Amino acid sequence: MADTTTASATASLLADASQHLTEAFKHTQLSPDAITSLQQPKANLAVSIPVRMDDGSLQVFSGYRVHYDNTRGPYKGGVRFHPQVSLDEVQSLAMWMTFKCAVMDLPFGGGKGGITVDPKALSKLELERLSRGYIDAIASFIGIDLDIMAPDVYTNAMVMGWMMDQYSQIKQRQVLGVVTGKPLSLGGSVGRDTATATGAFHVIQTVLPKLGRDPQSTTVAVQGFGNAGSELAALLCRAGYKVVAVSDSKGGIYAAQGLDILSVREYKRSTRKMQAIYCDGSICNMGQARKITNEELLQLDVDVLIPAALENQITAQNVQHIRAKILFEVANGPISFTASQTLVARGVKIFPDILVNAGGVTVSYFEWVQNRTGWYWTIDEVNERLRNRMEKETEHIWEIAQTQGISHRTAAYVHALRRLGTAIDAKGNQDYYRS
Ligand SMILES: NC(=O)C1=CN([C@@H]2O[C@H](COP(=O)(O)OP(=O)(O)OC[C@H]3O[C@@H](n4cnc5c(N)ncnc54)[C@H](O)[C@@H]3O)[C@@H](O)[C@H]2O)C=CC1
Ligand SMILES: O=C(O)CCC(=O)C(=O)O
Repeated sequence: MADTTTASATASLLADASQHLTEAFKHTQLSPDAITSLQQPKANLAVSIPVRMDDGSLQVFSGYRVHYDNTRGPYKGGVRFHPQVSLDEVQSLAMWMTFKCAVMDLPFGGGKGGITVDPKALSKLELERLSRGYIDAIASFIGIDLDIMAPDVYTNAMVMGWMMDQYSQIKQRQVLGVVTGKPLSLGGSVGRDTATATGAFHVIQTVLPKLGRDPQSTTVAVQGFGNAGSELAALLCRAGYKVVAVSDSKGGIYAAQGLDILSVREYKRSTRKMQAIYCDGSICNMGQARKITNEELLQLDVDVLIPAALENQITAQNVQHIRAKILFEVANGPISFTASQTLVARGVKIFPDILVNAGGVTVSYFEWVQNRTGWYWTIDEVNERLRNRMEKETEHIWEIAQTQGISHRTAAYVHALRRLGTAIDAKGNQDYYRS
């Protein structure tokens, strides 16, 4: 199939993403009905959110919440604030959530939300009004047993706190578990802020020894220096890997001898305005190392490449320039279907998003459990449970790939499909096979 994706735009991200599903299905014994039913979301909600701006004017923003599948439990997934958010993007992200939760054996289905907005252009008060307005608009579509939200690109614990509070005001009672990734003071879980990176770190530590690699002799480039990418770069640096390049939306830096990630993080933090939640400065202005573009970062001759920003960064347009031999997808959907097939055919090992970044939703699950029971865990309990789950599912997927002779991505989908397919079959004819 032709790859119509580019780094900035795509014909249909969902159509591209569902090709992985079709590919994996060939390696399962599931009924075609299960696959047919999993190829589109169950429901899409598109809303308009009017927001009173600080200058008195009124602006209306477009927002979405998608329910992809809830066979295994309530819909679960983050909310993204980004200028490129579209219904198609949110649908794809909701699809990946469905398979991610099944990979991790969490009692959740998949959902996702987003608002088309440049949050960096808004004041903190405007951002709060937008976040609360979004909840007003989608309140009947979410709930502690129905659809649970969390942070994603350009949203954070503060935004989650506002959203939980707004929902609770509507319901006239405190409903902590409708949102995860909240501030600790509002029922958040310790370890959720670092969970995505920590989970990815466990996957990396589990598979690299199997591929004959040790930290000291492994060079790494990380695209995206946000919640997931910056924390992971720091963990890798601390473990002895040579992180030679990192980037954010404005560009990156490269140093052959390795970067001091802690001072890069400190620089990024120091450029944050008082009160603001988004950084104004870019690490590419840091002056510690050579400036590079995001495109150059992806093409570096490194052992390990970690896309940790947005989807469709590696496509038919640039796949021939990718030189890394091992990729860990921390971002959701950073590699198009065709580019992924091309890389695998070249012997490149790709560890997929639905496993690698699943630490975030796993600790979100822990947070939801803690909110429901009112029994809060220590950081050691959270981290130990996260490590056990990440290592266990990584080993499963590695084993499926080895025994079936398939890529690690296909193995991850096969693993998820077995759990989803069993659940779909167990439901009988009620939902899926009504003619
Ligand atoms: N935060 C979480 O818990 C989880 C996040 N993810 C995924 O990880 C990825 C990153 O998310 P977060 O770190 O949470 O977001 P974030 O908002 O904390 O950071 C995003 C980072 O990406 C950079 N960026 C934006 N556009 C870029 C571009 N075109 N090129 C290079 N860098 C760019 C930004 O400058 C920022 O450093 C996303 O794909 C998200 O869906 C996946 C699972 C959980
Ligand atoms: O923590 C969660 O519930 C979901 C995080 C998320 O949006 C993702 O894994 O892509």
